[in-house]
This record gives sequence, C-alpha cells and structure tokens, in this order.
Amino acid sequence: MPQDHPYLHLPVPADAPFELKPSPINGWGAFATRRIEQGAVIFSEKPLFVIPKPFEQITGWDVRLAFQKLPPRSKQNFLRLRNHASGHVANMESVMGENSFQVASEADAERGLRQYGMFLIHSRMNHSCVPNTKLPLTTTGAEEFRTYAVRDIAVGEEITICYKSDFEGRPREERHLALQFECHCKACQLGTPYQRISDIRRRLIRAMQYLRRRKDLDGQTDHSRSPVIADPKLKRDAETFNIPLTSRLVYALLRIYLLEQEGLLDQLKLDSLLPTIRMIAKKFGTEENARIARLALAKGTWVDTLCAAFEFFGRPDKEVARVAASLRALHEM
Ligand SMILES: C[S@@+](CC[C@H](N)C(=O)[O-])C[C@H]1O[C@@H](n2cnc3c(N)ncnc32)[C@H](O)[C@@H]1O
Repeated sequence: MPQDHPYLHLPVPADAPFELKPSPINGWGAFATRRIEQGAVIFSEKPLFVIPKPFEQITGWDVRLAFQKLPPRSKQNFLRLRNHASGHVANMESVMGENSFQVASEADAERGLRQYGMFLIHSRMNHSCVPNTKLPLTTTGAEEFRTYAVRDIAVGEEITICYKSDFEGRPREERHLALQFECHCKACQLGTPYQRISDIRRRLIRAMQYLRRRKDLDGQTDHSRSPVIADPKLKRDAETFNIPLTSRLVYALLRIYLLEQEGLLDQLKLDSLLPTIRMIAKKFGTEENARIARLALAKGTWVDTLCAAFEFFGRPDKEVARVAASLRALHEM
C-alpha cells in the first residue's frame, strides 16, 4: 500500500467501519474494517456542494463557481480527488462526474427535478451492479447522504454501491453505456453462467415492471426506445390497464423473486414493493382468487409465494373492470 496518497488525507472519521486502500476492482476503494450487519448505516456524509441541475447540463463553470465558495480545507480535500482511478483529471466537469451522486427524492426525480452533490468519501466507493450497500435518494440536496448495508459485510470485504438507480432492469451492455466504463463486478463478467442468466433476469424484471406500470425505464410508453414486450397484444393490454388482476399480482411477485435471485432484494426495496403487493391482494372480488392470494402471501419464501399465486395466473376476477378504471384515473391525474 502506498505510504502517501492524497486519499489518505481525506477526512474519513476514526469510527467509520472502513478504510480506503487500493482495490482489485479499480484504483482505490473502501474496505470494511469490522463486520457490518445487514441494515446498518455505514456512513453519513454531507455533500461539499450541490449543483441544482441535471447532470448533462452541469458545466465546468458551475463546478468552478461552487469550488470557489468552499472554505480552504474543503478546497484542499476537493483537490485530493483529482488523483483517482482513471488518472489525472484535467477539468472540473470530470471531477464532478467522478465524485458526485444525484441528490433528490424519488418524487423529485420522477418529476424530472435533478440535482447533484459532490461527495468526498462516498465517491471513493467503487461501483457494483450487485452492490452490498445502498444509497437511498435523500429528500433534499442539503441533507446527509447515508449508505446502508443491504447484506452482512465481512471484515476486509470491499464496500460497493450501485452508481445508477435503474440498473435492476438493464442488461450488462446498457449498464456499461450508462456508466461509461467497463464494470468488473460478478454480473458483468462475460461468458460466465451468472452473467448470462443475470442479463435474462434483468430483462424480465424490466418487462414485469412494464406490464404493471405500462412504462419503460425511460418513462416512455408507446415510443419506448427499447420495448421489452414483444407481443403486441400483451403490450396493448398493459398500456390500456387490461392486464387481469390475477396476472398483475403474479407479475409483481415474479419481479420480487427475480430481484431476490439477482441479489437485489434488500429490505429497502422490499419496503417499497410490499404495499403494492398487499394492495393488489386486497382488491380481488372473486372469493377463490382472494383465498389464493391470502394463502400465497402467507408462505415463508418468495418462490413459494410465487408458485402459490401462479395457480390463478390469467384467471378473471369480478373486480377487474373497477380496478382498471381506478388505475386509469390515477395515471391521468
Ligand atoms: C468515484 S470513482 C470510485 C473510486 C475510485 N476507484 C478511486 O480510486 O477513486 C469512480 C471510478 O472508479 C472506477 N470504477 C468504479 N467501480 C468500478 C467497477 N465496478 N469496475 C471498473 N471500474 C470501476 C471507474 O474508473 C470510475 O470512473
């Protein structure tokens, strides 16, 4: 390990459960110095500054302006970031590109509001498409950014985060285009069985999402650049909310099962998906469907839940028209 390196002077608190050191992934990374339990907060950090613009509109001038307003110590730390994985950074946009994260609530992001925060320490963590931590979007740019462990992390294990929020539905090639570097994580190692099945799983996850929400990852419906549903009738049914209620629940459960298989089903994800599952399960008007849904949700594993619910896949339900109408009204709002 180098005796001196600019990162060794970054303000990592003494009680942080990790250290910065060279990584087999690329450049330097953060490595656990003690066992970190699933769900534990790994690190909280305030951004050095926030630029309230979509990433592609941020200019070197914006970054320079923000930099100029920093106190001397923060300026010094910012300049330490230049010596990172991809070598010397010649311009301010690149420093921003390499060391910032989107800071906006999910709701803000859905409304197209985007802003980016510059983070000294979180940006030292390498990316993985199957990360062991998560960075939930904060509610405002000024808030602290927190990483959570999505599974137990052993001493010495590299702490990784996923740099993008929609990778669960994107195959390797698309992820690399978005990242603008070739990722070396286990879901990206070409030719391996894991990588091949991972691509299929992620396409299916995206398709399940389309069938329920009639929107692709880019938010588009009809004019989606990469339609994931090849069957025109099925696509039309999704877009006109004519997917049977029973199938709707199976699609939602299949997505959960695929996320679990892919190593992407953490508690935060589950917390965001479960209310929809429970809501669909309560909507059945046909008693037999309601019974199957109850039985399925009482199972102990997602594979058992999916198998039990598959029993009513495609069957009609008395409430289907009413649910379709309320979904239409919701989406027109
Ligand atoms: C924010 S830096 C991460 C920390 C970086 N390793 C360092 O030494 O400062 C982001 C850069 O690290 C590299 N990197 C991060 N995750 C990677 C991965 N999974 N595979 C390959 N390179 C990665 C890429 O060059 C990327 O542009």
